[in-house]
Amino acid sequence: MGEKILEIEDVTVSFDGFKALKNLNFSLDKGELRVIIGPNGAGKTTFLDVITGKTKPTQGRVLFKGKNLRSLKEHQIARMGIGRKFQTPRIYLNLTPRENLEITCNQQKKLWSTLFGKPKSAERQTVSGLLETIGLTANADLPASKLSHGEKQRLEIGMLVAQSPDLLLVDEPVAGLTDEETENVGNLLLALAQSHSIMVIEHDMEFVRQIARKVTVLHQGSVLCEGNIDEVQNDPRVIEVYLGQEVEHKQGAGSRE
Ligand SMILES: Nc1ncnc2c1ncn2[C@@H]1O[C@H](COP(=O)(O)OP(=O)(O)OP(=O)(O)O)[C@@H](O)[C@H]1O
Repeated sequence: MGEKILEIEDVTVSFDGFKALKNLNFSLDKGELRVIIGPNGAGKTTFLDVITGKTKPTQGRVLFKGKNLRSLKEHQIARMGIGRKFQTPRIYLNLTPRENLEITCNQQKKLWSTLFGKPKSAERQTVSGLLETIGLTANADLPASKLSHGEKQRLEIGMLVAQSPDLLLVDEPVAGLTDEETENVGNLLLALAQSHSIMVIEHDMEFVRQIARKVTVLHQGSVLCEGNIDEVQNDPRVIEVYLGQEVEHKQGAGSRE
């Protein structure tokens, strides 16, 4: 068993009595890339919210690098090394990818110099290295508004990495992307997984197959099962949960997407 970077112990989150997470137990090894799947309303977003501190557990503990996050505010948790990428890109469209990355790196540098004095690091090198990692060197000086949806997603992943988090939380990174862009984002996450711990929430099963080593299936706020993609896709409980959802769709019952 590897060293744990994240441990969720018996976490319940109640919203006015409704349990969005129910006695959830989960752990992530340092350096692991894990994909979380589950039908609509399974609790995936709430799960990320309790890790970032946006939502506090009603019961249970969230440990990051062995430290209980209960008393910490969202920005303190971010500073401990948890970075989150939301579904919609949050980049400055009037700036270029290079400028977007420079801003993020500068913010980091400022924080660093406040704590430890003037930095000597060659920041430009960091920015150009990041541009290369996310495959945007050729478009580095175009306004970000001109980038494709997939390039914007990759830029935002680059901005997340620029904050040097130990754990990256990535929410549906390929929603609405072309097949080619989906593969690019997948390759980027696989490359980043060599030096980061990463959790990805995703619906696109082809993409899950591309990147996932281990998959966790959430259902009604708890872990339904875990395993490699084939184990999970062939698990009768998973099939039942997803088929049930298909039937609901056909009958016109509520999906939030
Ligand atoms: N602030 C809130 N107040 C009340 N109920 C909430 C709140 N946030 C989430 N819920 C409910 O908790 C359940 C889990 O929601 P959550 O958004 O975590 O699911 P999800 O798996 O991310 O769903 P989706 O795939 O549709 O985004 C849902 O039934 C949702 O309606």
